Amino acid sequence: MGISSIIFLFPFFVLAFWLSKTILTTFQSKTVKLPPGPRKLPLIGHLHLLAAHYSDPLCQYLRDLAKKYGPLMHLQIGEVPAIVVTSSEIAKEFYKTHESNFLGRPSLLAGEVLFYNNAEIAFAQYGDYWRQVRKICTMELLSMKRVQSFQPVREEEFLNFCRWIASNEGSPISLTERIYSTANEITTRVALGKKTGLPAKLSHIIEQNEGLSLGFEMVDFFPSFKFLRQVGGLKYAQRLHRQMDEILEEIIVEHQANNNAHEKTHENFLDALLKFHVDAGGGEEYTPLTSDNIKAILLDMLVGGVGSPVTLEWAIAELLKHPKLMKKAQDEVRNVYDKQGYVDDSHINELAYTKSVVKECFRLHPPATLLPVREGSEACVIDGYDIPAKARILVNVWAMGRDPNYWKDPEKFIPERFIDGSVDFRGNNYEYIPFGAGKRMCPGMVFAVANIEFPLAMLLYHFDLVPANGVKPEEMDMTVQRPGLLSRLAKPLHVIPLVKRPLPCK
Ligand code: HEM
Repeated sequence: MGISSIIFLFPFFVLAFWLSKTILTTFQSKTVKLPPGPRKLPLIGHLHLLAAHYSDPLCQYLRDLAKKYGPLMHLQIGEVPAIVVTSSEIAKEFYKTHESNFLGRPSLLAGEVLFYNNAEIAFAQYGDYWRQVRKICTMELLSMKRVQSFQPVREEEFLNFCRWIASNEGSPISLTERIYSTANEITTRVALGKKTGLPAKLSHIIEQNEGLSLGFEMVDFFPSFKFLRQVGGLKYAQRLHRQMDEILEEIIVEHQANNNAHEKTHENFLDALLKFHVDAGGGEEYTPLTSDNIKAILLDMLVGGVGSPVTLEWAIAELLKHPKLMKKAQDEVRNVYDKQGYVDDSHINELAYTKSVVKECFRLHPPATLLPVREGSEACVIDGYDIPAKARILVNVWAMGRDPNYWKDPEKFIPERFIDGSVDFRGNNYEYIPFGAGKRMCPGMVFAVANIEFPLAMLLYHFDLVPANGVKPEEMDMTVQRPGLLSRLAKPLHVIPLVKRPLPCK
């Protein structure tokens, strides 16, 4: 068949496909009671609504829709049914009551092409592979003991960060770039045992794949239109994958060559993972991991590390905006650490107010505003509505964090609301789940929180900070950056630092 006949016949294929779908959907909707949602268009469903609001934060648009259609809402995104959850009660149904049905992730272009055919833990389909790598991750990579063993790395890197701030005393500086580069140094050191160089390039590539990871590729909405893979982001995703793969391959080869060259203060993620490599026999309890499996898990760790600086930046911005709260937190940290003259891990648990500041940031500014998508394996009924099999479940954690049904003065920054410790982000209070909940909840939570609380305490202890460029606290710009995987401050954070407690010499 010539190309001209294909072009001529193409509209008929589309029409035939659409008619068959419409007839099927009409037939199904007689028997299936889907949750409410806005009026949809033929073929594309609600895709036009999402496209029209692409430049707004999606979580805000979906919150507005939920006010009209309810906390359990159905959207048809191309061929894919999506369920948007905006209440604690309904979230509990998905994460607890029906958990075994919603442990899957959809197979997206990003997971297949970028992340080694869904070998990343976050993209892995629910099953034996996921169970094994999740166990390796929680027992071997991110256990409490392992996270504590990284404390010297954290101390060294954040001390360097504070030294740089002190060297700029009295001058306006932008904290943003340093916050991110320090977090990047820490993650790459604990993951790869490497200080700089290649990992920086890698983190740049990781940033570029944000859009793809969200599942906003056309082929993810029209999986049966295989040709969309070619016209959509496939080539781009393949190019990113090649670049990442070359870098990771180089890191692993170099690591294996140098592994015994010097004494180590801590075992890094790559050391721990290579014990499960096929060449090393895989360990007694586990099926051996291939090089691609190891690269994918490393990527999980490197991508996950980006969440902490996002929250640290929000915490500093909120405290600059609220000088009285900044003073309260500084008083607390200085009271606790004045005896020894420097901040370390030993008294972090005494910083109840500073910890509440971090919790309040997770409520108002959760890094992942719409929790990574889960997929149901079978159709089921929730709150009297039919949830189709393979529906993609989106939980609007940002909207629940600002819902007046759960929070007094929800738009205000009030860390005191967390001081009695009755509400926590450990996955039991479903209106407040910045790390998700249940069996697929974030395994990096302890590591992530340590990388926020510790540097925040150091900043509060050593410095007084005020907004730079004559900006008054109440004028602080809290605009959120363009749509992306994470919800970041749009503008760099400019401050003037004053040293209040000298930095330790060690
Ligand atoms: C502030 C920082 C972080 C936040 C807010 C965050 C949040 C999340 C959320 C919401 C999920 C999905 C949970 C679900 O589906 O219920 C998740 C999954 C995951 N996170 Fe994090 N995360 C952070 C840091 C990290 C770090 C530092 C790492 C690793 C070093 C990490 C590794 C992972 C992995 C591997 C998964 C996939 C778990 C699975 O599917 O079984 N995260 N994270």
